[in-house]
Amino acid sequence: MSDTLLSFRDITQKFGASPTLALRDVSFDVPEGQFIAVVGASGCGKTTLLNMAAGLVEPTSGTVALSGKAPRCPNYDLGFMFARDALLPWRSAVRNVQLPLEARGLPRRARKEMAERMLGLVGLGGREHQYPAQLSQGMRQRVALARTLAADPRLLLMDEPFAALDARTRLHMQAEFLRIWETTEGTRRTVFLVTHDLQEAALMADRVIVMLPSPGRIAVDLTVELPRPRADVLEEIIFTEQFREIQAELFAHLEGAVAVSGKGAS
Ligand SMILES: Nc1ncnc2c1ncn2[C@@H]1O[C@H](COP(=O)(O)OP(=O)(O)OP(=O)(O)O)[C@@H](O)[C@H]1O
Repeated sequence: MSDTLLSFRDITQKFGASPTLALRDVSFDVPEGQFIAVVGASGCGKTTLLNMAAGLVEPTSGTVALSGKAPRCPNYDLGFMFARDALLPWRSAVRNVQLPLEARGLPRRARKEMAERMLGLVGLGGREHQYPAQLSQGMRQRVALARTLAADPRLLLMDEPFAALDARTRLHMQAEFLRIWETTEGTRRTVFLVTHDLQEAALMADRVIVMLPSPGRIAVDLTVELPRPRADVLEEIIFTEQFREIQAELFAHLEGAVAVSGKGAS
């Protein structure tokens, strides 16, 4: 297996004066090039882990390491994608995609060419000069995806990136993302996906961690044994016996999470 890119060691996270134990004794390593998904009930600490990887939250105890060092912010090795597209409304699609390339100081012509190429890859060729308000939610999310991928980050942090889309568009976007990610030349970029959607986690990731809440901790860490590339067969995979079994196993742990938190609350 490749080298570890991101590592969480014995992480405990407390928030507030009468502390919420957001995470307790969480440890896992993410090898370079792996697509890892973290799923779990609301409040189990998924976003806190993501924020730690971005250097936005320092753990109360334990260590987080990115390429062997404490993550810092800002870090141009990181890319982000969230449920809301966060495009700048006053910039056209192509100029939104150029944003991270400007931050890196890429020359104007190279920026424009790269941005146009990425928009083509996400199926938005011909819409380069439209503004976010002229695009549908799904198209705006494609622009955000093009912008994230144009920066070619070493680690891609995704927090519910497709949650605001309808089921059909979501599946299209998942396939589109995988089509680009799976065909990356050389080592694939490392992806850390946080999602509530169990199907999304199992369909897209190499590995799924299910977390339990109160306190946030790992219930199961499962390797998804589905072959790649998957991009063109997502709709078929969903109906296979193998996929149903993977989902059932993950769901059993999520159910455990609900039972545990329900018990604690009563
Ligand atoms: N800055 C903060 N201050 C106080 N409490 C916080 C802070 N950030 C997170 N928490 C608490 O820590 C716990 C974990 O939050 P986190 O957002 O990581 O969970 P999550 O699994 O991502 O939830 P969701 O799926 O609902 O987004 C929650 O109880 C939350 O209220």
